[in-house]
Amino acid sequence: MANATAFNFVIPQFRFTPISHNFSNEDNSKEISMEEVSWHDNANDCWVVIYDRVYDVTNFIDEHPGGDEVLMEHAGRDATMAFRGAEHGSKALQSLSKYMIGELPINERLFRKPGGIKLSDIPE
Ligand code: HEM
Repeated sequence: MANATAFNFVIPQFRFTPISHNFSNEDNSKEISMEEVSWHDNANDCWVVIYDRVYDVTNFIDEHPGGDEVLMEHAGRDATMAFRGAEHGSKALQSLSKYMIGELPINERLFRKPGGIKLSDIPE
């Protein structure tokens, strides 16, 4: 019975290349899964995901002009729709970058895919 190695040797063009391993993060930031994000769900340790990027907003909760409650509602979760719904201005987008600690892995992203589908109004 031929195993995968023997098969590759006989027909090299059928060699299996895992597609997801060809991609790296756009800016070499740390890859953080939703599972990991979900552990940071309280006022002393609060991470949220916005447009596939992970933010540690622990030190921002008390400063947020929109209040601490709306942030805590999304602690450890995806806050993209709430963030978008609140119609934040450029100041909010600028402050986001201060808190970014990583990005979701490619297979967990909803908005940004390398060289692929992207909503036109996603902030860069
Ligand atoms: C890490 C994520 C967030 C950051 C950095 C952030 C930042 C800001 C900033 C700077 C403002 C002032 C207005 C502006 O410049 O746009 C603001 C206002 C506001 N934010 Fe956020 N925000 C975040 C997440 C959220 C979330 C998840 C919600 C949920 C609904 C929210 C709701 C609001 C609301 C309602 C206001 C308006 C407050 C007012 O004008 O009285 N924000 N936010």
